[in-house]
Amino acid sequence: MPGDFFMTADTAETAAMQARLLSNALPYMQRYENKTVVVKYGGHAMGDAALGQAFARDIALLKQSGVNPIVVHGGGPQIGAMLNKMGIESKFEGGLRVTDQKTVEIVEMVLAGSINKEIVALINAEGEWAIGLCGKDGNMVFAEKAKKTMIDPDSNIERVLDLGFVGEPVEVDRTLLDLLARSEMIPVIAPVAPGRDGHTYNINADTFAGAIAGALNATRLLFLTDVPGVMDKDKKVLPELTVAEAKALIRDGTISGGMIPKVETCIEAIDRGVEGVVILNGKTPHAVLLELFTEHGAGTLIVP
Ligand SMILES: Nc1ncnc2c1ncn2[C@@H]1O[C@H](COP(=O)(O)OP(=O)(O)O)[C@@H](O)[C@H]1O
Ligand SMILES: CC(=O)N[C@@H](CCC(=O)OP(=O)(O)O)C(=O)O
Repeated sequence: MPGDFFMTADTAETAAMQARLLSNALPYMQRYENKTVVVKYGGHAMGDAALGQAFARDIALLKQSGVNPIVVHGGGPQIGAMLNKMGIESKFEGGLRVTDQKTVEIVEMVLAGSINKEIVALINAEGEWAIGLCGKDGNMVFAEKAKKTMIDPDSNIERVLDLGFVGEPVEVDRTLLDLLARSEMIPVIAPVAPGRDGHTYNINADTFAGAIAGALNATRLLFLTDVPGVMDKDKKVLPELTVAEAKALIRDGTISGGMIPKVETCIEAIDRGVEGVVILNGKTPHAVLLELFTEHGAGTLIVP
């Protein structure tokens, strides 16, 4: 059976941090009791072993505090490394990986295989029961080929992007996740899903996490990445952004690359009724606990 988080402290420093957190955290823990918190664990936020263990410990503590945590993970850099090993070049358009048949096979292998199982093992090592899934399991998510367009910055003409087997989640069935919420299990989900056309689709992990959070009416959606939040032109973190301000930053190019789908997802998630979306630095140890269980959150909070 799942163990006791507080018995897993392996250093005096960790124990002291736990005691400090606990004394202040109780009101916050109560706020999230029985609430769904979706945590998107980005490939860039996956640092060294100690950081991975701190992340797993946070997820375990959420479950032990009566929260319903759901992990959706990415793995962009790890897919890139595997493609590179196989002599395939990574190509991105608008922050999304151009995905041909061979690439989607590798994407599924890396995301739903090695990374997914690594995260499951880390959480299990904290005494919890994690279960690794992707959109295919339990008919959880169905995707359609992504229909993306881009404004060419030189000509200002809108261009349709053909990204191959890049998908957008169009159906989310919450049956399996509802079942798991009532159990000891913590779902860890890879952003791969089938289409009704029989193909397998590669879905940006941020988009996938937003769809899951929206379907479950999650209380919080946290994006763990490798920067402290959304930054302005002078690289200063913006503690809070309205939807309109975020759209303007995308339009003027301040927000670029992988931050585009992330912020677009935040906006969609808010539209679907997710109460709060935060982009924060997963490289800060215990970022999840610090965000949820302390007075001062971290990163950029996106509000309507
Ligand atoms: N305005 C911005 N503020 C913060 N990060 C930005 C901004 N514009 C682009 N980025 C880039 O977005 C990256 C985060 O997106 P991404 O690489 O997809 O992360 P993840 O793998 O965590 O999903 C940052 O590392 C940064 O280089
Ligand atoms: C369509 C698309 O771009 N899919 C992503 C899926 C992984 C992901 O999103 O990982 P991060 O969260 O670490 O960026 C990719 O192939 O890289």
